[in-house]
Amino acid sequence: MEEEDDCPELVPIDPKPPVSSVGQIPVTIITGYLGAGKTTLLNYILTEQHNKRIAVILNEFGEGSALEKSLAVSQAGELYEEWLELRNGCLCCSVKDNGLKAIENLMEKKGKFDYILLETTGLADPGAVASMFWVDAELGSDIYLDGIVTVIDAKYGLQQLSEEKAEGLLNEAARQIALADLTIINKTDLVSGEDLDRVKDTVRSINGLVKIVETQRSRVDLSEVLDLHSFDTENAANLSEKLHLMRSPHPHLDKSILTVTFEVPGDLSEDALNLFVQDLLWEKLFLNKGGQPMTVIRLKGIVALAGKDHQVMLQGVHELYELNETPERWEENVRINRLVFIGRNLDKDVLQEHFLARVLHKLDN
Ligand SMILES: Nc1nc2c(ncn2[C@@H]2O[C@H](COP(=O)(O)OP(=O)(O)OP(=O)(O)O)[C@@H](O)[C@H]2O)c(=O)[nH]1
Ligand SMILES: [Zn+2]
Repeated sequence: MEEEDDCPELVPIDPKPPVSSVGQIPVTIITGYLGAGKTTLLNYILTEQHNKRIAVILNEFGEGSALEKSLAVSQAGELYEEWLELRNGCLCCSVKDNGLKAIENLMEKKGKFDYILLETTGLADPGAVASMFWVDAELGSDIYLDGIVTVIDAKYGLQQLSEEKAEGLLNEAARQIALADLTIINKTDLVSGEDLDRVKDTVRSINGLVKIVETQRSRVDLSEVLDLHSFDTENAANLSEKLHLMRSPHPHLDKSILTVTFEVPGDLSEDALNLFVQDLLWEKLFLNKGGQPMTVIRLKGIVALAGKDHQVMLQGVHELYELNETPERWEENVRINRLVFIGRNLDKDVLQEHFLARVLHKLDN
């Protein structure tokens, strides 16, 4: 297909991949479907460890990078960040240049790191990201791929895995598991033992080799995640399996999923916000202009609640959502609500209208 011409070509890996990685910097790719707990894992790693200089690279889906960034990055730990902008929202078609550039920029600015963590978007194909570290020989001398870690939502994982895709589209969630060296089944607090077993069986059926750990709030023993050396020569079987998977047909992002963001200055009424979110996530009351109900898979926001000095973070994954006060204070007179919605049938104008009409705190009494 024509449009695929620009995508990075996979080249056969050198028969002798780097044996040991002395002096090289490991990269761990952290992937997983929307809202599974990737950023929670990153933040956990950054706060947990103290003897590595870790660089974090995030990539972004859709618009709203400034907001996502502020949502995603923790204050704690020694943290450097670089931002990957995606062209056309298709990771495989843009990650190579941008990804390499992001890493080069990071190194230029900050010198060497001990470790790089790369969080992909929830809809990414980690194979395309991984291949970035193999196609560029020059970079290959500095950096090596240590492993692919896939975070799975214990509550919504099965649903995500069984979602039917339009022809030609692969189920991203399944692909992320197929490519994983380690899967972290997260949010075990939200499911029964039986449900958890079902998730594990499904993961096993997709990837018979993968290691599985179970977590809450992505709290995992760091030795399980870092320095896996999944692609060293000793792990030849693993490597050939991966290469096989990465050669399978070029996947594209699910184009029906899109991102809507907007900013609204002013204070929000907490009760009205709760009702708005519930009507959106639970009741699915909001229709797009074609009359289809908007389905939000992922919701993020920083909001200003009336009477609160601190910024409040709004997080939603499917029907679950939470509002948490952050340590960040609003500056005087710049209380601006920023929201990100990722889902199907979304219409920005309609969403924004509902939001403005219902949630903004009225000063009229
Ligand atoms: N109940 C519960 N909630 C969790 C757990 N881990 C993370 N969450 C919540 O799930 C939501 C999404 O977590 P993130 O870490 O932002 O997920 P993500 O995979 O980075 O999301 P995207 O980057 O948008 O794909 C947040 O509201 C978290 O607080 C858990 O173990 N249990
Ligand atoms: Zn994230």
